[in-house]
Amino acid sequence: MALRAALRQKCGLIGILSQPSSSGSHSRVSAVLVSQMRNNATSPKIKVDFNQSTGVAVLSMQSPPVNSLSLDFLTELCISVEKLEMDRACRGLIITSSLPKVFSAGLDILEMYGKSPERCGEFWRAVQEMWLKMYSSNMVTIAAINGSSPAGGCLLSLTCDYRIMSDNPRYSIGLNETLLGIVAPFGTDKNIIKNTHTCSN
Ligand SMILES: CCCCC/C=C\C/C=C\C/C=C/C(=O)SCCNC(=O)CCNC(=O)[C@H](O)C(C)(C)COP(=O)(O)OP(=O)(O)OC[C@H]1O[C@@H](n2cnc3c(N)ncnc32)[C@H](O)[C@@H]1OP(=O)(O)O
Repeated sequence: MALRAALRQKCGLIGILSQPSSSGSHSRVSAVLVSQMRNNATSPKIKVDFNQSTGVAVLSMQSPPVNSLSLDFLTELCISVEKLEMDRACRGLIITSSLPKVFSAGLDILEMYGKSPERCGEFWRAVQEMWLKMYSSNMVTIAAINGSSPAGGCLLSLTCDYRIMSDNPRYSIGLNETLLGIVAPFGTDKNIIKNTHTCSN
């Protein structure tokens, strides 16, 4: 029932958020998706287990050492989510990490150093696509945060409807990217205090 109510509530949001973007920002992922489906390729950085009987998919991030969000990783993540969106049987999505100790280390720092302006633009568009796609998903989304989740990792969890974090004092979460001079827009951090629940590890 709770899942259904959350889904209904979310569908209202989607009406607003899924308006076609004038920038065409979703077209890159869609194009990649089409070509990947054609090639029937599988992704090594993301593992998806979909349970037909529950309608819930578990998406495990498995990009060692720290699930950093590189352009490739973000693209694969968006493709995986897009594939699930297209499956009407899939109602719920749990995002977690298959690495020990780390959910996601956030944006891949190597993407922000010594890259061409074109590549930087592509990277930041992919970041934006990721959070827009997650935030406007028609599935009920849950981040099962089973390790540290700084900066962009925290952002990823904030795009989900619910967050549950392992109650382990060694794991940290928060928008610490200001230490690197990257400023998140106002309001990004408000939900983390309200809606992050912890559970025993
Ligand atoms: C709601 C809409 C709002 C829209 C908002 C838009 C934008 C703003 C929001 C977000 C901006 C986000 C910015 C970022 O994410 S910048 C990146 C910030 N991340 C960090 O600073 C994390 C740094 N890493 C750590 O703290 C630790 O590594 C860890 C994750 C806690 C894990 O610790 P552990 O001890 O297990 O591992 P190591 O530290 O030894 O690291 C292993 C290995 O991984 C490399 N590495 C770590 N983090 C990153 C990274 N982010 N990118 C690339 N590589 C990383 C590290 O260098 C080690 O490599 P080595 O070769 O030395 O083995």
